[in-house]
Amino acid sequence: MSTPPAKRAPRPHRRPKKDPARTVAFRALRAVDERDAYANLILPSLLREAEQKGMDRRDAALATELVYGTLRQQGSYDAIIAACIDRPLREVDPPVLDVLSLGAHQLLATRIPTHAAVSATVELARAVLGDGRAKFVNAVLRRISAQDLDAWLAQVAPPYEDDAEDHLSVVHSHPRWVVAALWDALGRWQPGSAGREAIEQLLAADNERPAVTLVARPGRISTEQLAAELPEAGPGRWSPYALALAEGGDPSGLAAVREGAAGVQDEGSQLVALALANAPVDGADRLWLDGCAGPGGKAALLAALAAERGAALVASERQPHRARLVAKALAGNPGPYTVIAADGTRPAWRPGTFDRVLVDVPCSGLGALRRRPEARWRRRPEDVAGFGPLQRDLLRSALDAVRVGGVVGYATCSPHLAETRAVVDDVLRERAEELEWVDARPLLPDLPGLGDGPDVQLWPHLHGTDAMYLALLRRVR
Ligand SMILES: C[S@@+](CC[C@H](N)C(=O)[O-])C[C@H]1O[C@@H](n2cnc3c(N)ncnc32)[C@H](O)[C@@H]1O
Repeated sequence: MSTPPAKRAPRPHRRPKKDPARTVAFRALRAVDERDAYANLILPSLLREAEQKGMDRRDAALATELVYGTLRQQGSYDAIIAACIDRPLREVDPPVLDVLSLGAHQLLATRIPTHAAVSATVELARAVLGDGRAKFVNAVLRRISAQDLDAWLAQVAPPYEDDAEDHLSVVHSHPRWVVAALWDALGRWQPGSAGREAIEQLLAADNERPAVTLVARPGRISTEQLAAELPEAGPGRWSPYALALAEGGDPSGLAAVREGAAGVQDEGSQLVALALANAPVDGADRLWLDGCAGPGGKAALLAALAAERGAALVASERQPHRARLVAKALAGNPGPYTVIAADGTRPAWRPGTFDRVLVDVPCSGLGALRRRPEARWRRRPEDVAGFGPLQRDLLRSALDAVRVGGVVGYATCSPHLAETRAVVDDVLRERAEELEWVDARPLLPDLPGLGDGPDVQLWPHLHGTDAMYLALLRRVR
């Protein structure tokens, strides 16, 4: 009697290994791509969700690195991936491209060993894209792993001498039009020293992880008191109210932050508020206005500085939900303040009401690419022109709102010349007899490379801040 052949046990259905870091990173990239989500909002919410299911801190840190790193270097990775496939990049499905970019980042910019980066990313591809596309991902990642990032960039970027902007665009992962705009602005502010080295430093700084800085709001907590609560933090570079957190530091659990005595704020923003507060005004100094206040970072510092002088702040913001954020940021301020939801171009106050006015206008955000890495890919050149009329109207309204002898600060977090000096020059031309420049440079700490003034442009590579712009104008008539 022959024994029947042993039945092979059915193969278990293959379940992808749990990899919460790469899964969260993929979901974040998809949300940024598909729904125009902001990485700095969607990622924390996905991380919270994953942490509730047991994701540990190391995986959370890896997910964060993967999302921000991939978004920053997307331009370089696109060029490298394009060189590894035999069809145009635009024909690759976006989810496949996201997985490939995540893999490219691990292979070219992290210490994850090659075999681990490839196998974990292929595993992710299998789970989220299916077996067929996972094979394609595997093949492309193996090609990418053949050389390091520098070798790839040397291969895929056109020579600098042939086309400097194209070269910089690929090597430093910025759209070409952004490279051109930043270079123009550098040339205006750093005449004579805005050559290749300067633009490369600026583009490289845009791709760095910014330090997290805190502001100790005067009258609520001193910088020393805040430092005592954060022994691992160091002093800021420029602002007397700033503390720089050690890398990876998370201030959200700090009582001073929860209570609003301190907040997370780039030093550039702190300097804008400080310069406006320190600008000389003739006569009384009782009532200040922040005309574009949401979400309230500068308003909170201005309100604290106003309180120290016995002045009050009116914080105005068009969007009601952002006005609510301003109210939250100002809660607990030691001096008087009012928050209103109003269109700054149709002011609810009589002309000449305020002693100091800040308009930190809506802009392209090209000065804050370190924080919002996806913005460079989302913005279009025509967006810049689109902001122009509103920026001019908000500046005109601010100039109406300030009294004779008072000062207006016009600020942007973009160094694009069309959003900075061009706006101020246009409005100055209309109202030449009413206005005079206030030199902003002496109102700031001794920062290098501020140019000839009277307005100032801060830079990530020179000052470690966002690229904030500030012009100060006094009403003389
Ligand atoms: C660059 S943000 C201001 C950031 C703020 N100063 C801070 O430091 O937190 C510009 C703000 O202007 C607001 N805004 C846009 N149009 C406005 C208008 N017509 N009147 C008043 N605010 C407006 C936007 O909603 C946005 O909150």
